[in-house]
Amino acid sequence: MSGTFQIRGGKRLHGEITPQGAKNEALQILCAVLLTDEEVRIKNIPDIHDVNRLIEILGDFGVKVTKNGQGDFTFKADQVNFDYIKSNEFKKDGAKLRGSIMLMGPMLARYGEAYMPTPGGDKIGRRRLDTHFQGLVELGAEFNYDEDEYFYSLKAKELRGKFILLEEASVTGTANIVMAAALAKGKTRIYNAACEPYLQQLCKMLNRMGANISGIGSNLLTIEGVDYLRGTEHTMLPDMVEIGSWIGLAAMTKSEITIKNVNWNQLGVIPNTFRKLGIELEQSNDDIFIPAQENYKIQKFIDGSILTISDAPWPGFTPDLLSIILVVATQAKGSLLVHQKMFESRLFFVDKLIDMGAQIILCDPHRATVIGMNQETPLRGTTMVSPDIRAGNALLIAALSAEGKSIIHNIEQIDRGYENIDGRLKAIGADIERI
Ligand SMILES: CC(=O)N[C@H]1[C@@H](OP(=O)(O)OP(=O)(O)OC[C@H]2O[C@@H](n3ccc(=O)[nH]c3=O)[C@H](O)[C@@H]2O)O[C@H](CO)[C@@H](O)[C@@H]1O
Ligand SMILES: C=C(OP(=O)(O)O)C(=O)O
Repeated sequence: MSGTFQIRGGKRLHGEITPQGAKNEALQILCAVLLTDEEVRIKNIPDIHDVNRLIEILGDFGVKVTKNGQGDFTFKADQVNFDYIKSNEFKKDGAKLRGSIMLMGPMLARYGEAYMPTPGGDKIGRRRLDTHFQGLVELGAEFNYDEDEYFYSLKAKELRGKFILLEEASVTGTANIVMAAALAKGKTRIYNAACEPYLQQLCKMLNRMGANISGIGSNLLTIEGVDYLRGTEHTMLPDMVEIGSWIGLAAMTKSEITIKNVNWNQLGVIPNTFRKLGIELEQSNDDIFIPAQENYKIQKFIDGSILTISDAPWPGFTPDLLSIILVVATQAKGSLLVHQKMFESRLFFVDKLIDMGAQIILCDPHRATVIGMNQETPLRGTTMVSPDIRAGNALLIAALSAEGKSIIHNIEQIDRGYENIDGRLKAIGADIERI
């Protein structure tokens, strides 16, 4: 366990927040630098653990990494070192995050071989990789899994485009296959492709590098393979999960917060999903203004039944914000069913909220019913351990709204995804210390 936050809750916050660059976009984009021997300059890279680890892996793999300024790096993969990729060191490094799996597609396409330990990331239920490997095998790769070492390898003399129907619209799986197909011979079509904004960003960047990808934003991508990709520049979108977290924080703590430059057009159903909880938020140019609200009332379905908020592949509601929705509902007026369809172990953190006084019934590992307390009885501060990145942030929001002192251990989980979270919270008036 590493790192602890001490929080004295119950304070109203006030001010402006600028969201960090998107974690899950950064992980895709950083892997794509392997696709060219020319320089790729990337801006608005968030300074968070997962991303920094991936940058270190690229450096250890031999990619030249130059820091131009805060969040601004240039990468040049003109020489790489496969000794590292086959080493025990990489078996440890690659296993520390989920995003490292997306090194496989580019490695395979560019060098004809790819290796990867079972990746890490959140422990939120089974996280299979079948879609990734099915796609890469269909393009012509030979697949091997060393069960003793938990080590995957792929080899291909040549990748050949074809029609691929994905079993599920996996985000990182689609990214992997798109990157491999960009340098394959001939035409690849990927149906049931994930189409979230970060994947769109990846495809647009690949096109700027000389790839030929159409159907961007839809679930049918067509990729005409090319022989060579060149360097480019790319800027990350703001992190939509972080934006949702700030909305939730504002509501729970009755605070007035403005979230700057959110790229509203890329937020999909996120703003309206928070509005369904009764949270007022206004679009002002490209900012979101959340006024201080004494309380907020959960809507019902048109037939009067209890509202359900569930996750779905984009353009559905992202599973990464359901923990935030859940915590915010604990202080709303009314009831909500939270249905986490994608991950099967992501709701267990509700026990901590129950300890804090929240009214929640965990129906099964996928569903929790929340009976909101209408800000009449505040949560009570307590000591807790952050189980995963988003639950960790949900507990942080709970602690900031709670009466009294809270201690959150294992904040390494929060630091994986949120840049300087304590510094930014302090700047808007929160009482939080890293101890
Ligand atoms: C590094 C990264 O980018 N991580 C994100 C990425 O993970 P990742 O790419 O690992 O997630 P996947 O999209 O592969 O799938 C997530 C889960 O949903 C299930 N599934 C997926 C698609 C589908 O149509 N049906 C279905 O049931 C999968 O079996 C899996 O359990 O996308 C997830 C889903 O948005 C996010 O939670 C993660 O934050
Ligand atoms: C599940 C997440 O991350 P990862 O896929 O990196 O574990 C997340 O960002 O919420």
